[in-house]
Amino acid sequence: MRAAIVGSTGYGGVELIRLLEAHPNVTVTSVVSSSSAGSYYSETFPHLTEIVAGVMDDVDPALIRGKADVVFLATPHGVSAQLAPRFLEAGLKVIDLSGDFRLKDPAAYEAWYKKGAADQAYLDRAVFGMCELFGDEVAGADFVSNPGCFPTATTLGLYPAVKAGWIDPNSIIIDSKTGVSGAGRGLNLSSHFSEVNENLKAYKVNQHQHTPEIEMVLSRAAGRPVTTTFTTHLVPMTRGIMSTMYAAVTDRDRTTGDFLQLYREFYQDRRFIRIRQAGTYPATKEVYGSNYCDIGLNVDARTGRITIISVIDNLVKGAAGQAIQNLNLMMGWDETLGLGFAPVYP
Ligand SMILES: NC(=O)C1=CN([C@@H]2O[C@H](COP(=O)(O)OP(=O)(O)OC[C@H]3O[C@@H](n4cnc5c(N)ncnc54)[C@H](OP(=O)(O)O)[C@@H]3O)[C@@H](O)[C@H]2O)C=CC1
Ligand SMILES: CC(=O)N[C@@H](CCC(=O)OP(=O)(O)O)C(=O)O
Repeated sequence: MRAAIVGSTGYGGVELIRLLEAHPNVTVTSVVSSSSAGSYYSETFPHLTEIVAGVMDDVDPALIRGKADVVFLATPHGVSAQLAPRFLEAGLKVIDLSGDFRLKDPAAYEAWYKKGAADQAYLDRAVFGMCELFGDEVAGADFVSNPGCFPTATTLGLYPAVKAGWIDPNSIIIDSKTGVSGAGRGLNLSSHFSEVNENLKAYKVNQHQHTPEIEMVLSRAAGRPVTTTFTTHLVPMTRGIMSTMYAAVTDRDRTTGDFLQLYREFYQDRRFIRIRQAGTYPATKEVYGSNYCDIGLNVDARTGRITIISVIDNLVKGAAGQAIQNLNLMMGWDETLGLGFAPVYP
């Protein structure tokens, strides 16, 4: 299959190119740039010298349709809303990494993203591709909206317990930390070295655009509307997300062992979800550069609350890796194709 990457000079785009190099069924035939068309990709990314040859293409759906069958949009919010319909109408399959097609209610999108929403017909057409939860819906789709990085770590960590009714969904508090690459490659004040180094900072408190996406998934698990408190923190590392989640257990007789068994059964045969042994908790470095989501948990009988810890690499399971997993599901291939590599450690 031939693939094009739009937004190829960004972090999500360059990670897609790295991962697709190892995919047995996909060849990247077009790297696309709105700002550097005509120049060599390896000039922007010298680490890909002799790996990605050739110059970048302009954002031209008709030209790209001649070179590719699927396009990944690793473009900012607002840009994808404009580009996805053009690529779909040109006859390409589209996998969008932005938040533009995840929420199906345009009013909710506009309230949280502070931008105009995409056309309702395309919002309805885009399948929300949270692979381990709703992967069945992705099979055969031509347009997939890839989930956000925080919603991936967070909802994979909460879904089995909410679905089973073992925690009170409206008691959930989510405390998330992210590395700086989550903010993209563009320069901005809050992500430059001296602002981030030796610093720990909460941001977008009660205003983060991933809140409604997390609530959308949890509401589906609970079968009723769920609201949650979600706080993000920037930490001085490049990659990685850790979501630490707290909730009230509904039956105080249920133990850590009971929850671990529930999670193991829920995710059995799901290669990219690893449930830790009792008493051990995942660290971001243990999934670095990989498509894994690792989950550990503990029930505190004293308080009747559970603590759930979930980690991912924001650029792999939180972006490019899950996007490729979605392509595998769209095409009816084994979902692990091209993604079976171990984390980089240390
Ligand atoms: N970084 C992360 O961890 C994650 C990112 N995402 C989402 O993925 C998307 C990409 O993120 P990321 O790679 O970090 O962002 P970057 O800022 O690193 O890259 C975005 C790229 O989009 C391209 N672009 C900008 N404007 C336009 C335009 N008008 N038309 C076409 N291309 C444009 C630019 O490339 P050029 O100038 O070459 O066209 C730019 O390099 C975003 O929507 C982001 O929210 C999702 C999950 C995790
Ligand atoms: C550090 C940092 O700023 N991270 C970004 C991650 C969001 C992102 O990447 O956007 P998506 O909605 O497409 O997932 C943020 O918190 O907004």
